[in-house]
Amino acid sequence: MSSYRCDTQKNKRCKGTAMVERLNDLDRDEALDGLPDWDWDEGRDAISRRFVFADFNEAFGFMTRVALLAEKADHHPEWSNVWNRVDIVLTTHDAGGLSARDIDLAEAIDALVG
Ligand SMILES: C[C@H](O)[C@H](O)[C@H]1CNC2=NC(N)=NC(=O)C2=N1
Repeated sequence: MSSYRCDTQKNKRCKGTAMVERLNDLDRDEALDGLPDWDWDEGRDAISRRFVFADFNEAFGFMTRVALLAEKADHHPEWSNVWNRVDIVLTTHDAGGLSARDIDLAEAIDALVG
């Protein structure tokens, strides 16, 4: 698909086609200061966080809310669930590392758990 007119994500035809760049070291460190519950994996240039809930019902409810956020943002987590535990990894495949989209999604996920 040609993307020559796709200079804004506000244009529905262009959803997901806007440029996304990997954060440089300085911007990444600054962003991670605001996400104290997330760990940075240098090898993958990804961030991760483990969430533990009372039971599977709580964990899956959380995953449902994250899925809706992710789909709206067209930015999706790598994750796994074992009963009451949800492990989330965020990185931007299109950029080959951490981008502002990961930071935005991490902040939105943090806001869900309060
Ligand atoms: C076409 C679509 O917009 C892209 O493949 C999106 C979908 N969700 C994504 N999610 C993540 N984590 N990284 C991406 O690069 C990405 N790209």
